[in-house]
Amino acid sequence: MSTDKMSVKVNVDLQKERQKCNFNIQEVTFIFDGGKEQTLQRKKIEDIALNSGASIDSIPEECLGLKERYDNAVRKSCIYSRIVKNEILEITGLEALGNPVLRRTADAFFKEISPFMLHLGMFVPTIIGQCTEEQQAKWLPRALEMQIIGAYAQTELGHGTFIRGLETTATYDPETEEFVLHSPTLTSYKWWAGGLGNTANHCIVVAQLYTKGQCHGTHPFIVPIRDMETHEPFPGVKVGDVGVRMGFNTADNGFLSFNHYRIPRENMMMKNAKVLKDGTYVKVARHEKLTYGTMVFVRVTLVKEAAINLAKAATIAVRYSAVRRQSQPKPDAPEPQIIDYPTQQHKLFICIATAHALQITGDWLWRTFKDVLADMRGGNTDSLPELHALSSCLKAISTSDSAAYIEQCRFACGGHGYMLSSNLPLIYSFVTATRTYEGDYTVLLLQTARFLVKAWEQVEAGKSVTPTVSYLTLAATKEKVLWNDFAEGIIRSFQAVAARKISACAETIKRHMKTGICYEDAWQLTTVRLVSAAESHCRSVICQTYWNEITRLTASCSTNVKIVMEQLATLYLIYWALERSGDLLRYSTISEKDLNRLQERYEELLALIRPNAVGLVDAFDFRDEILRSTLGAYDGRVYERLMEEALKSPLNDGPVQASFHKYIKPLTKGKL
Ligand SMILES: CCCCC/C=C\C/C=C\C/C=C\C/C=C\C/C=C/C=C/C(=O)SCCNC(=O)CCNC(=O)[C@H](O)C(C)(C)COP(=O)(O)OP(=O)(O)OC[C@H]1O[C@@H](n2cnc3c(N)ncnc32)[C@H](O)[C@@H]1OP(=O)(O)O
Ligand SMILES: Cc1cc2nc3c(=O)[nH]c(=O)nc-3n(C[C@H](O)[C@H](O)[C@H](O)COP(=O)(O)OP(=O)(O)OC[C@H]3O[C@@H](n4cnc5c(N)ncnc54)[C@H](O)[C@@H]3O)c2cc1C
Repeated sequence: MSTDKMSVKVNVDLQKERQKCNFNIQEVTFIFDGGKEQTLQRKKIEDIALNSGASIDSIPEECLGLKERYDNAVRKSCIYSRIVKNEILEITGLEALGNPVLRRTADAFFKEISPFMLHLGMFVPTIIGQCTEEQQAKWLPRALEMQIIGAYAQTELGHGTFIRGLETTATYDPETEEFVLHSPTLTSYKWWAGGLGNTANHCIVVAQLYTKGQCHGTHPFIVPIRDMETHEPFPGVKVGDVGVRMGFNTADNGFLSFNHYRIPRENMMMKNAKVLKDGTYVKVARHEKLTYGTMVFVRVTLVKEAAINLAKAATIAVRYSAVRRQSQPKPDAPEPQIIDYPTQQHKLFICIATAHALQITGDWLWRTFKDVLADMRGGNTDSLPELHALSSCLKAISTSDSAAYIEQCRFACGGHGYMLSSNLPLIYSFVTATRTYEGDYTVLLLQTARFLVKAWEQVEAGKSVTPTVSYLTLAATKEKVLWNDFAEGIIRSFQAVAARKISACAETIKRHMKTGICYEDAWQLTTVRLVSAAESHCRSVICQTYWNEITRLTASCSTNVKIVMEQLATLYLIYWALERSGDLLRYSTISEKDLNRLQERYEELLALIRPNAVGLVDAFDFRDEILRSTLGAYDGRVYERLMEEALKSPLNDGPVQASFHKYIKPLTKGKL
């Protein structure tokens, strides 16, 4: 098709899909956004940020060289941050830091990531969470006004997971009332911090605190690293970019080292611990791990981040699957839309359901986080271990599932999904990093497992446990949970599986210890099972939260919305029952006949959801500027957009590239 004859109309198949949709799309948008108010606020923010056209690139970001891409990202970050500072924060307040609307809107500006992301994502939250009121009064307005730009440098070349093993030192000098920051080894170089390489002029540095000759463990410090006029690194500071990455190439991830570099005593973030002028160390916090607070905050926000990114990928893949026609299963019949293949529905509908499950669970986790924060402000840290256990496993599972399903969406789009212009590879490269950063998948599940084993021991000792593990009490009675395939029955069976796995882990640890080995070794020998137990626990939490919340949220919705939301949630439960049929056969009374029935119901659900599939992704309500996909735009002009984007490639700037004259011609003429 010639490009000048391209139609601008909405693709006919997509039009028909939209006519088939039998529910009120807006009601589902409200559910996904967390309420009508939130939808209206999001739309207002998107209008403010996007209607000026400031986010538009003349050349696709991916076609630029590394330096130009960074330069362009900085340019747009300045525009976007001005909008955030002057207009968006006015509407949302600081609540926006835990609300995906800022990131969702940022996607229109950055196909990769803003080098300012960690400024708002971690630098500002750490000031809020780790500074005294006096310190906040000094740093927060400057950070929010973008007078200073910050990064969060915790991870080092040698250690990311094991925070207690960090090597950077901050040694207090009472003579000058300063901390001396030092990087004693190559492995102590800070590594990975987003925004650090070239952009930030300040940085939160996590270092081992020494005073009066004693080490008090890791603490955060605010460190000016570059001159505010010239942007030159200060003497004693070595800073740079860590090199090209799988994604995140505009995020400016950096390294940093110190050579006996001095900062004022007041730059220690002193909400949880202080060093007095004479060097006396004073612990303020009631809980040992409150200095890890920013990580808990980000883990909580990442659950909804996972949901939004998966919803984006699902929107692209479902719309494309409605437009794309392929093969001829019946002779003489037209080629079907690929979305009519049940295997395609199997790939995609779980992605839609998972986006809802994670969004709803993320909302619930955010509310739980705020409750725990309120308790802690009143001096009560009792709920922190449960929050840590919950945020750890939900971060691990949501990021891991979301990355896997985004990749599935890419597979579902065949060859065109491999094009960067589909945006699927970029969404994937962003999301797959979330499985690692802010706590690796396995490491975080083991943190949850630690909590679960302790909870099990409490139950065995006849003590009460916190709400998310109360199902263990029933399991301790050894009563077998009888399988039934109502939603509540499936959820109870998942809980029984988790409980049986947790109790088996506790028994295994004891059994190993009976051979004479210590607890730590016995724990290590059980870790494969512990990860699996924590995963089962987390799935039961997601399933229960999704089901309970969707029932509550749709109570006042129109009938067809109720029906389609229930179909999706049921699909989610049955999908995981089938995926984990081995566990169910092992730990519940489910039979082969029950599993066959479940499989049939699953396939019936795919067919029931099919006519509403495009409506369901339309309800995620992504503007084309945010989707940035040739395959997923609202109008379904897939082939036209693929061609238009291809023509923007610098490799199409002329019919003959210079390399022909430099290399190919001499080769073909035998002159090379
Ligand atoms: C203008 C443009 C802007 C555009 C952008 C717009 C908007 C931006 C807004 C939002 C952005 C959103 C997201 C982006 C954010 C970030 C993006 C990317 C960057 C990523 C950054 C990072 O990765 S920072 C580094 C993170 N590092 C980690 O996560 C390290 C992981 N390791 C650990 O957490 C711990 O070391 C550990 C948990 C593995 C073990 O710790 P350790 O001290 O060794 O403890 P123990 O295992 O011995 O346990 C002791 C007890 O402590 C309990 N515990 C451990 N951690 C915690 C905790 N956090 N809270 C509470 N309790 C904890 C543990 O359970 C033990 O308890 P018991 O003894 O009772 O069993
Ligand atoms: C894109 C990106 C952005 C980042 N941004 C920042 C940032 O802004 N600031 C910052 O400070 N950091 C940042 N990080 C670093 C990130 O937090 C760490 O990479 C992450 O915490 C994992 O730590 P690690 O790299 O040391 O992995 P490792 O801990 O070395 O993990 C390697 C492997 O060992 C396993 N493993 C490790 N410990 C255990 C254990 N105890 N038990 C069982 N298995 C174990 C892990 O499961 C994993 O498979 C970023 C990382 C990435 C990829």
